[in-house]
Amino acid sequence: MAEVLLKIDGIVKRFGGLVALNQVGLTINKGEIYGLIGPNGAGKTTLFNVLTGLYMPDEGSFTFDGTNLFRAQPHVVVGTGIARTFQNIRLFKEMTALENVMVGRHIRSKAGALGAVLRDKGTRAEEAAIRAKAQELLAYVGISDVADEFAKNLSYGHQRRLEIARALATEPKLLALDEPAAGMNPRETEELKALMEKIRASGITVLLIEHDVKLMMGLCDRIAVLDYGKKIAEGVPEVVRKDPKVIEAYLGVAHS
Ligand SMILES: Nc1ncnc2c1ncn2[C@@H]1O[C@H](COP(=O)(O)OP(=O)(O)OP(=O)(O)O)[C@@H](O)[C@H]1O
Repeated sequence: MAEVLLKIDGIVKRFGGLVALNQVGLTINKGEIYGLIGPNGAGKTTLFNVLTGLYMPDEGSFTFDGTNLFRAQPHVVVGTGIARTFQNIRLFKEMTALENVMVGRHIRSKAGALGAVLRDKGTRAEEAAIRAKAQELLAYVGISDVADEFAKNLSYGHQRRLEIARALATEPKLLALDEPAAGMNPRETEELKALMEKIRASGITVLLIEHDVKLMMGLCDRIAVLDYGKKIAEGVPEVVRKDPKVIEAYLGVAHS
């Protein structure tokens, strides 16, 4: 039996009169790559924002690894083990690649603000460990050669990898990636696919939003399809791709 990592039920998110998420429920099992697809405006990013504490859902339930995260704040969500990247890359542009990852790592460090000011022996040792771990993560995502470059000077593909390294620095159980292949060329997309498979093989569960349906079909263990805020299908890729409701949503047939 698959072990459930994340479970939401009956999630509703409204923006004024617009119901962006309408009674959405899904479960993500430990160790799977779970994809979220759907036409523009279907509610994918809104769901990500709910799952990472950026948006407070209006109704429903949300548990993660046995912890109730319904309406939890983002830092609580990260602390419980969910890390994410953003559709629009959000790096600290004036910091180096290495520093960006070190920031992500600080959430797991023990030395508090006082330690950082006093810079005592314990804090210095911890800083060195954080630096070493950050270097390791840059190597892991394949960009250690640009460790000392400012984030703003990195190529698009490298920036996306850096975001993933920074998210991994928080030691997540679930890594949520919002359109990581957007703007990538076919070679970069292939490399990204290999990276995601490597991440999953290391024991981290992956949740993915992507418009590249071909990539999703070849990568995901299971896929959920959102349309107008509702989950219209969920299952293994071969079944989802043949589902008439999914075909209709993608072909843009008028809704009754
Ligand atoms: N902060 C907000 N305020 C008001 N409406 C919002 C807000 N965020 C999202 N929406 C609306 O909620 C709906 C779902 O948007 P969302 O960005 O989640 O869709 P999406 O599936 O991620 O789309 P895309 O593929 O284009 O990124 C849209 O109608 C959008 O305009």
